[in-house]
Amino acid sequence: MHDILQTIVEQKHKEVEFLQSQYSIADLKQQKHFQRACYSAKSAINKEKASGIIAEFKRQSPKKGPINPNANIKPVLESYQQANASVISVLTDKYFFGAKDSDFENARACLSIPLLRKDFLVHPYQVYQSKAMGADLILLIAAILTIDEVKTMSQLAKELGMEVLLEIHDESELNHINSHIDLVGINNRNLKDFSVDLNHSIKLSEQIPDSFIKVAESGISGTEDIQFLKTNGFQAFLIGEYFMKHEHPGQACSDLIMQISKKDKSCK
Ligand SMILES: O=P(O)(O)OC[C@@H](O)[C@@H](O)c1c[nH]c2ccccc12
Repeated sequence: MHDILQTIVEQKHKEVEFLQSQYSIADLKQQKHFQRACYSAKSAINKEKASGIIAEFKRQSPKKGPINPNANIKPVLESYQQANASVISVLTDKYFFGAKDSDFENARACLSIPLLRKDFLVHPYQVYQSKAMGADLILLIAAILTIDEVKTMSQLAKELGMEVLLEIHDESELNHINSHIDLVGINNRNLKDFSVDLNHSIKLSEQIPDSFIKVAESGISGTEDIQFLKTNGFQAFLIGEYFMKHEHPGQACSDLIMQISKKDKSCK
């Protein structure tokens, strides 16, 4: 595993240990969102006229440092939703990605579309916690989990009514895919040197059965990238920085979705 991921994973294990000492799983089950029926990201992406955009709220990243450190979550997410994003992704990691404790609760309160909890899940406890927070789907990252851990955590997520996005970044992780996974995300960003290679993602996606929704993640910067990925089998596009680096991320999202739909029409 690469250095930064290793550090993050160690931090997450500490977080889980602390949280478990504060709230048992029985406590989490009492929280108000635990019983809510989740929105389906799969249906949202498959809908007619869906943009396929998974718009992310991210203040900073370990690679880039601050992107939009003072961004307010509510206006950004409301404008993403208004722009016809299909799914919203919210980072919940404080130390490396600058999330605030209140972010996810605020996100849930202002959205009526599927909400992805974006974090580094290393323990089944965090799956229960995600449901209690109001997540509709969770991210599982193959690079930090064994095949069995992915199986256990994805099965649990499904039992709790959530969907699962599994992130892979190379061929060796294809065997982490199982029948509980709904969407497979291919991280375009190489975890070793952070370079972005869409051709690598396309090659990898060809080895994934079409029964899974294929999501292209990271480094997407404009309509051309999306058009290229679309014609090569991707149905969804997870975009963070390209939106968040603007003062009004929602405007950037709306402009992009408008441009894609114009292109789609002219191709028909
Ligand atoms: O900001 P970008 O380059 O558009 O990337 C978004 C998203 O793919 C990226 O934030 C991401 C992909 N996988 C992750 C895992 C954890 C945290 C963050 C990520």
